[in-house]
Amino acid sequence: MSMNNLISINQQTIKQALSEITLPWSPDTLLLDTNIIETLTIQDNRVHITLKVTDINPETVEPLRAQLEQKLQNIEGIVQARVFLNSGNASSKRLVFPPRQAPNNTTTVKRTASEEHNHKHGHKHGAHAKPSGPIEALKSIGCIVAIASGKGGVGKSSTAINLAVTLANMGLKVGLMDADIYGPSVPHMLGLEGKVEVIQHKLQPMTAWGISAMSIGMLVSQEQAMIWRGPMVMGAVKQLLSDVEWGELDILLIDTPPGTGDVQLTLTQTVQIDGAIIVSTPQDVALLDARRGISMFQKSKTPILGLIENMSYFSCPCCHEKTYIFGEGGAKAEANSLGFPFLGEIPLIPAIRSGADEGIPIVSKDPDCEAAKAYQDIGQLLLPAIKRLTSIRAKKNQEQSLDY
Ligand SMILES: Nc1ncnc2c1ncn2[C@@H]1O[C@H](COP(=O)(O)OP(=O)(O)OP(=O)(O)O)[C@@H](O)[C@H]1O
Repeated sequence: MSMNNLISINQQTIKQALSEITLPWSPDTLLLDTNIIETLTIQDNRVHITLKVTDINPETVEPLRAQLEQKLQNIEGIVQARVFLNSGNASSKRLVFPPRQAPNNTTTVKRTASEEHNHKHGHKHGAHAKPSGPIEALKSIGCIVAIASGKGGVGKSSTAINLAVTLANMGLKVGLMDADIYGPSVPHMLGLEGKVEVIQHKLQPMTAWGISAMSIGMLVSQEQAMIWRGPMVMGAVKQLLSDVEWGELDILLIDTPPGTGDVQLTLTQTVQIDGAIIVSTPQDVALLDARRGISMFQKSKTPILGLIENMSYFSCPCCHEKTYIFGEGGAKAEANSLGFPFLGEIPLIPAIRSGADEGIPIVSKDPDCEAAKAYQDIGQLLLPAIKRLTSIRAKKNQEQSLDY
């Protein structure tokens, strides 16, 4: 029996330990004299506290959250201490992801000197550090594939969702992680509402249309996420990766924010991304915006599985005639010249947008339509790559566990 089991932790012990903590924004006020602590639960010497932050900026509360966690961890006998923020301002009560900076007992997300230089000077494609070890929560995942784009609004999230549902319809177990911190659209596009369940300190993904999904948008309000700075963004992404109970998946798709920035940097440093799919529009290809997203993955030696051209042509709802408004074949030629596969073109059709607004992916809403067929073809093209990436990842995981 360990020493920890001999010490019984109760509410009194906790309150005693926290009795002198004051509010960082009001140093004369004792925390315990306020009603900021909303819940305090203790189970098998694991302590779980939620702080109510309805009217307070989460960035202001973050130092208090971190201080509490630290204080609790120092109490003899405590096995685990977690402190969450609860915004309580959404229609349903939602847990706010604690936007912690990378904890120092696991893989630390830190810029190397050259990345720091590149970041400060606006060149965000600096050399990438290798992820230092597999994250426990991701061990049962076949492969991880990022969906990326050089700029915003090209239909990256629509593509990620429809591809995820298509692969699930083909019989794969699919997870979709929305890492688009500043514009998480996955919950809305999947019609997901309500509270994320936390079981044994693990966030449970929500399910819709046959896939498991988790998004920063299910955990914090967009206004809150918008004000997060680099380290908080990095902490949030890291926790999306490590605190979610994904269970067994064949593939985890990650919807990344457009461009290149802290999220991409954190992702490539924290986990092994097995492949990337680039989404672009014909104009985006013409303006070479897509190349920015591509070069970042090339720098981190992430295989590019291919390019999907979205809104390639307008498909007339009456006669189905194709009109290539921005010219035909640009993305295919670009993919060829860069040396990776062209995966397919998705038409511009109103039903994709209306389906997204209703929370119904087009591949579920109208599985026989032209766009759904295009997604199905892309899914078929990707199957061999998914199989290949899965065996490469399994091999790497095995080598890494032998190293430990
Ligand atoms: N092929 C399409 N036909 C019609 N509408 C589309 C198509 N693809 C995407 N849209 C619509 O365009 C808008 C932007 O799409 P989406 O949010 O998927 O882009 P994004 O690249 O993820 O954007 P962001 O950079 O803001 O995350 C949405 O309203 C979506 O429904």
